[in-house]
Amino acid sequence: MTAQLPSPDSPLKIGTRGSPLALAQAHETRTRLMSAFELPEEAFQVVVIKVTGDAIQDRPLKDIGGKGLFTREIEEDLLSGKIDIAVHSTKDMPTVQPDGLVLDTYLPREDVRDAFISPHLTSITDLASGAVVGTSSLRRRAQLLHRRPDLKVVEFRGNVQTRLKKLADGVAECTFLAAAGLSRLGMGEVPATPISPDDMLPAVAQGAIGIERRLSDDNTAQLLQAIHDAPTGQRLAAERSFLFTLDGSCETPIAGLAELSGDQLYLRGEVLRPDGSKAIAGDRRGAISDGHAMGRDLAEELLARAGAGFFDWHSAPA
Ligand SMILES: NCc1[nH]cc(CCC(=O)O)c1CC(=O)O
Repeated sequence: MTAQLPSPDSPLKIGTRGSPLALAQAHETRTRLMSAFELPEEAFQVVVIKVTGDAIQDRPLKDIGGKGLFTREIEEDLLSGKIDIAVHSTKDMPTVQPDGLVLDTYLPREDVRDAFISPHLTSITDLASGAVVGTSSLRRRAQLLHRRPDLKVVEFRGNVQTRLKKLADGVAECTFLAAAGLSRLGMGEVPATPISPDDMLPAVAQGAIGIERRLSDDNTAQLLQAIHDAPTGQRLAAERSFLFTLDGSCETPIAGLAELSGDQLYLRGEVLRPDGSKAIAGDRRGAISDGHAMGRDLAEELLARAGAGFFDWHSAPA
């Protein structure tokens, strides 16, 4: 069976959020589909969808409902057929998709690392005692406080430009962004130093663009096969299985990274108390084909070591 190709008269509709990063990712997806099938740009239509998460910028994500905030409207349009595929930062996606949808196409993964952003410093170790750092990520916050309990963390939402302005205004000494986001936005001029995963383990699926489609849409599934990157899929299977078993939300500081070497997969994971007072890390090595089981197994180990109440915001009574 050969897939029926989209055309200018019947374009494939690519749904995305309207943020600059989301648009860059949708355009990258279109470019890859164009070259895979030697199709003109007009055979694809990028459809921008407004989502609740982008409309509310002044409150921490955990206070406005977290889960699904950036995806619900897009998934509704996918289910109703207004769009044919949805392009996402996989790191922002829940591990389970709504009935009728699947997320199983991944573009080749970008740099997985977090980057340290500061106009005058290059590393966490440069920060003076008590320095103020800006981040809205609970994972980064917990990881930073675990290493440096002296630091003060302030909420830092908004796009890259807003954050750089806050740094320039002296609101914080530094902030943190995924290196992948910066490179997709072509922001080489931002003063960023990548951080080794040994020092700050990235979020599960960081740097990976994922494409969601309707489960029943076999034609689109065939088209997407042409741009799917199998090694990225293998790494994400292990990482997302780890996240699924942890049953984490964006309120739980969780990090995870799978790397491939030959036919082996090396998975590292970490869970932290939100205040950084405790971190529990572990790893697994095994055959790539066992990635899913390794993710579950590592998560079970960390949960057992963490014990009940580990993720609670407030520490136990003294
Ligand atoms: N949570 C926001 C988000 N979602 C994806 C990326 C970056 C791109 C990626 O990791 O794929 C970012 C920004 C950031 O963490 O700095």
